[in-house]
Amino acid sequence: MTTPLVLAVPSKGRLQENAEAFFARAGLTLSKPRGVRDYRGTIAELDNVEIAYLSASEIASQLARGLVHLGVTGEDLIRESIVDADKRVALINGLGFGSANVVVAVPQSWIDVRTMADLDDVTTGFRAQHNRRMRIATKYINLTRAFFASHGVVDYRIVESAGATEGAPAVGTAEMIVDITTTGATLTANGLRVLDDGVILRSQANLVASRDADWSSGARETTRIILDHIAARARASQYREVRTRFTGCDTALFTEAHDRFGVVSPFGGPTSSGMVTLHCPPDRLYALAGFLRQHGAETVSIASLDYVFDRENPLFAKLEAFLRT
Ligand SMILES: Nc1ncnc2c1ncn2[C@@H]1O[C@H](COP(=O)(O)OP(=O)(O)OP(=O)(O)O)[C@@H](O)[C@H]1O
Ligand SMILES: O=P(O)(O)OC[C@H]1O[C@H](OP(=O)(O)OP(=O)(O)O)[C@H](O)[C@@H]1O
Ligand SMILES: [Mg+2]
Repeated sequence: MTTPLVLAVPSKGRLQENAEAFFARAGLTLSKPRGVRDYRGTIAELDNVEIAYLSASEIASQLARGLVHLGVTGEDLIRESIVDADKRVALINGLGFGSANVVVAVPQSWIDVRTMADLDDVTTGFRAQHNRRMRIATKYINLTRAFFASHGVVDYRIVESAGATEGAPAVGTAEMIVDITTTGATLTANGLRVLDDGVILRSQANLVASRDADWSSGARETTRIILDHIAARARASQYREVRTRFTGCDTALFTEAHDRFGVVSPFGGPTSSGMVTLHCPPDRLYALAGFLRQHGAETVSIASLDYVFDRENPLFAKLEAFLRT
């Protein structure tokens, strides 16, 4: 038997359920044959895949070291924990969940500090006045350094924080913070405010591939199949299927529908009897149905799509291009 493809999936927290649901929608069922406490699993529909259940941060480090082929984790963890991330891993696809921003936040009472430029003045003044540098509490050390350097801010010191980072200014272990936020509730509750240009990274969960994993032909083929499922599902969810038949349905009308409603026609133009199948973005459906009826359609039916398999697989193409370079 060839060595399996290893796919790392978050073992807990907010990313876990979302990841499972994401693969299920793509027609891939993650299962733990030896029970929920097991940290190894399989994909019911595919042979030769091993699921490794790990913490989101461990997934980033295993991807960097080539210990897993693919992983689901936050872009924040990838960018923070992997030096030269774009060389070591490829972000194949944003998954539409786990969205959060890594931000610079200061006490709300600092009314004059709105931007990184303001912060630059304040940090310099602080150092002159107190004879020490301003402290930033964070676990995003590398992201913080790079971002502050890009804004020319140098008079600060990082205090590494493992948890409850937002509490640091109130308890006096730091003057400000860099942390991840979604709703902003935790920042507000701790009397903090994000700088106007203080968003370091807009993160979401990604499907990530490792360069240094053992990319045997078997592992590639299994990945192609997984990415084919995901791409087909993604394509399907961007459109609804619209079907109608009417004699006035000609090429000119087609072009107009395409231009006005973002419609695509995967199976070509109308048949000789005017039968047509279109794919239309969900938010343009009603307008398109109106347009078609105006031009003579008696009936327009609209249905959801589960999968749309195209010959091209943009996700697998991305992986192949990455592994070639
Ligand atoms: N509001 C949020 N706060 C923190 N992380 C979030 C949020 N929303 C999405 N995420 C994403 O989830 C990832 C992991 O967060 P999660 O809290 O689930 O695990 P963890 O922080 O690694 O584990 P633990 O919190 O138990 O230490 C983050 O790095 C980020 O990519
Ligand atoms: O902007 P908000 O919606 O308020 O969310 C942000 C908070 O959520 C996360 O904490 P988490 O719940 O993961 O606990 P942790 O600090 O133990 O990781 C994160 O570390 C922030 O503290
Ligand atoms: Mg957390």
